[in-house]
Amino acid sequence: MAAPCSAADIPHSLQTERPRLSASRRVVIKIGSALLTNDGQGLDLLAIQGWVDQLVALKNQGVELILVTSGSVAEGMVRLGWSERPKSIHQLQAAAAVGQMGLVQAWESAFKQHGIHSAQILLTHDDLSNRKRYLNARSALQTLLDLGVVPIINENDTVVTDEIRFGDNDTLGALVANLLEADTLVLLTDQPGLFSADPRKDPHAELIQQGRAHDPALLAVAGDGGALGRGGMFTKVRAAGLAARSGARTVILGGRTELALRRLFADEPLGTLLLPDEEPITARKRWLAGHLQEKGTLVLDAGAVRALQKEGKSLLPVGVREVRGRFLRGELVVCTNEQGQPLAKGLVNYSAEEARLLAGQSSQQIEELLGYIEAPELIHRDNLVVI
Ligand SMILES: Nc1ncnc2c1ncn2[C@@H]1O[C@H](COP(=O)(O)OP(=O)(O)O)[C@@H](O)[C@H]1O
Ligand SMILES: N[C@@H](CCC(=O)OP(=O)(O)O)C(=O)O
Repeated sequence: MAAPCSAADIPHSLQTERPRLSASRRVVIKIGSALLTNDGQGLDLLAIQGWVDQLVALKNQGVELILVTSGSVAEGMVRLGWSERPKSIHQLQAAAAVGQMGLVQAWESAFKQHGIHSAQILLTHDDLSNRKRYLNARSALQTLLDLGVVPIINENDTVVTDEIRFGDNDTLGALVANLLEADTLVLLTDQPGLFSADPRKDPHAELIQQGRAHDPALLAVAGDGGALGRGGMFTKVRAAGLAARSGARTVILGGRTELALRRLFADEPLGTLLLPDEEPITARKRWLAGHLQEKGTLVLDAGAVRALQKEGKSLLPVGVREVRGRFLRGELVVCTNEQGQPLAKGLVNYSAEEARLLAGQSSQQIEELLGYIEAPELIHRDNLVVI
């Protein structure tokens, strides 16, 4: 392990200039098992209602919220009367299936107190690594947000096998922040933040208030977790690095601190804030352009070029002159002008074969031409970056 770092090792500018979290518009909040189940004693319904009350206050200020909740295994263990986290995957799956029932019920009734709908989404790794399913997950979550529903996400523990597990919900939270291009990821845990050493083992450990998400020194001081969850601080710092790829900042925050969420988003410097190295917009563009291979090219007419470059619009089939290459729905394509100059990249809503049929046609004709309609755009502007 590297030398422990203290708050004093963090550059001064990073300690003083804390960006305003009150400017957040889309936030992913992940809550860990120990916190949710009161260290394994069963779901802490009072605490859950307290977080939901704070979240609803944020939502009422116009912030879009996505919740990632752990605790299915921990709650399943309580319901089944098991005192130790099982090792066998089948027992873990069984505990998760039992516990998930209580978990969603608890969240749903807490949001209902405020007349707000919530929705359960169980994701596997494949849902986020397979391009087509990635787009589907993104569209479904976006639709829920547009409807004012709060998505409640967990890993689909009962169907995943060891090799394909996210492994911990910190990673899942970061991938969801990437998927939805959230501006802030909050990892709510049982400690007030990241310390210079594990405070359970070192009483002199100091809270690190701010740092860079990719700083290896921070990863070196982050240790394992407790008996209930999986990740510990290591996966939280690693998750901050993943979230930073699409420009999100991460806060590791103590869920037992009074009104922690409310105070954090009122710009009180609570917890540990981990910042991306780049401006969010640059990071987001690099992420979209860099994490996928281009599978084809769409050649656009002058009207479509203007719509994308000047007006920030989606790409409609009517503006496409030619479709090159072979691609499936959800893959990355490059858009060029008629001179072959690349202008934008994006995730396409239709396969190459379908796009060839749609090129030059109005969106009203999609259903007639294909026999179904996925979306009126070939590339939605949320899935497009102008280069
Ligand atoms: N440097 C550190 N700073 C704070 N906590 C740490 C550190 N290293 C290890 N930990 C441990 O990580 C635990 C939180 O991780 P974990 O149990 O996985 O929580 P969660 O269920 O919220 O994901 C803390 O209780 C603490 O003992
Ligand atoms: N999907 C698992 C997540 C386990 C997990 O990552 O726990 P934690 O480290 O407490 O966030 C569950 O619900 O138990």
